[in-house]
Amino acid sequence: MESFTAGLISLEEARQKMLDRLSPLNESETLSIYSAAGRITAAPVISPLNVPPFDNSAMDGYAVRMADLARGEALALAGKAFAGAPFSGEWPAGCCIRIMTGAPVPDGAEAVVMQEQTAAEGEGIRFTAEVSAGQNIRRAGEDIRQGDSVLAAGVRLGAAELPLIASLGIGEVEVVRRLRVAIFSTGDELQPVGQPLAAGQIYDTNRFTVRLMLDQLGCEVIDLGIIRDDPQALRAAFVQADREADVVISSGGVSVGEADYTKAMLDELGAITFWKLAIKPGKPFAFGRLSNSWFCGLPGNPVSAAVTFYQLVQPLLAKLSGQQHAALPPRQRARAVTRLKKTPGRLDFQRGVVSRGAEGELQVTSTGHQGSHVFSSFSQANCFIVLERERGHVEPGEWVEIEPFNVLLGG
Ligand SMILES: Nc1nc2c(c(=O)[nH]1)N[C@H]1C(S)=C(S)[C@@H](COP(=O)(O)OP(=O)(O)OC[C@H]3O[C@@H](n4cnc5c(N)ncnc54)[C@H](O)[C@@H]3O)O[C@H]1N2
Ligand code: MOO
Repeated sequence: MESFTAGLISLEEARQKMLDRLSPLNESETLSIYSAAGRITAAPVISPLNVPPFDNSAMDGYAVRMADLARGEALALAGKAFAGAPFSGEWPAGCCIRIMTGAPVPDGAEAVVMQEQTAAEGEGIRFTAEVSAGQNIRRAGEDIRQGDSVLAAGVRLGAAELPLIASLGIGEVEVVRRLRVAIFSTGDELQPVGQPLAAGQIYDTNRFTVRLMLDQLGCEVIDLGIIRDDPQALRAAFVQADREADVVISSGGVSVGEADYTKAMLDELGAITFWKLAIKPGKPFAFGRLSNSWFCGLPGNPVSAAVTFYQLVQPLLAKLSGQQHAALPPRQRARAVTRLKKTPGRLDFQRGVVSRGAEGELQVTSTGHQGSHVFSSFSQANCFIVLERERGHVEPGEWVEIEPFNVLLGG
């Protein structure tokens, strides 16, 4: 291991140190289900109904009683049942009822025979296949019973959850209040998009990356803009951010250069929990506590800022907002197609393209140059190639771990 990576803490240790310190917000609000996408449930959702609410047909066909089928003769039609218009009338022995999918099953019906297993015979219907009792009947409450908890607290509401709530006739849901997150970029070289660049200047991309990810996570963003490399200005930004937010996220100035003041500010205005991780990119990431808020200092290099937000800040925000399930997709094994350059010492998050190989196995290709300034590597990639801390170069054909991108990175 390189000597200058020896004292760095591991990603797991860093995550654990962060998560151990924080507890979820316990403030909630009630929202219409139409405005609750992306939010986290603050309490279990209890079903007020049985689903389905009544026994109904799974097929277009004929509702029958088993005794009427026993003689093997065609059955006359006693009437019809539609979804929304149940059968009402007499059902004499030796008859069946025409029934459509979703229609309430008439009282006494023991099975529904799908249309394709019947034939017209004179005025009646003949059944051409074996019928078993109960077939094609969807029973009341077989999906959800009245009083069941259909969603636990801590569930992120999306297209799998909100329609479920709607199907129960529930119009409002109790969710955790949005996290307030203050963000700013630091650096004299930074210009906002839309301004011309003078010599030595670059555009501020990190604030935009962080903002987009926070929007997708349903956070309320307090954007303090670009802060110059000046301790006074930086102190003012820290104080305002801490006053207004639950979490403060800066980018840049966390390394050891002469204009890198972020860590000193954290030391002065709060308490540092850790600084410098054995990950690449993202080594100088800093985490700590201010008077009122949690602080995350992202490194200035754009890939480093995105990787540390994704790998460290995202789980922190998930825990604060009470989210129960993991924020990151599980890792999988894939075969490297291309050579991957790697120096032992830090866990490496290279950007890759994962696909299915000829024999069905996952295979992964590097996006090329892995410098922490090469942001285009993200737009080409669909996963991280996660290379263990002690590993050296990877030759084509070797197995590696990949972590598919989640929705924050377009996965
Ligand atoms: N002597 C050492 N130098 C550096 C080390 C080290 O361990 N020893 N670590 C390197 C690593 S790794 C990283 S990552 C960077 C982190 O530096 P800072 O967080 O202090 O960031 P800056 O110096 O302010 O900027 C680094 C780089 O990124 C550009 N940048 C900054 N902010 C933005 C932004 N909002 N949008 C786009 N680009 C940004 C900046 O211009 C620099 O090029 O330190 C290494 N150095
Ligand atoms: O950690 Mo830096 O983020 O390697 O470029």
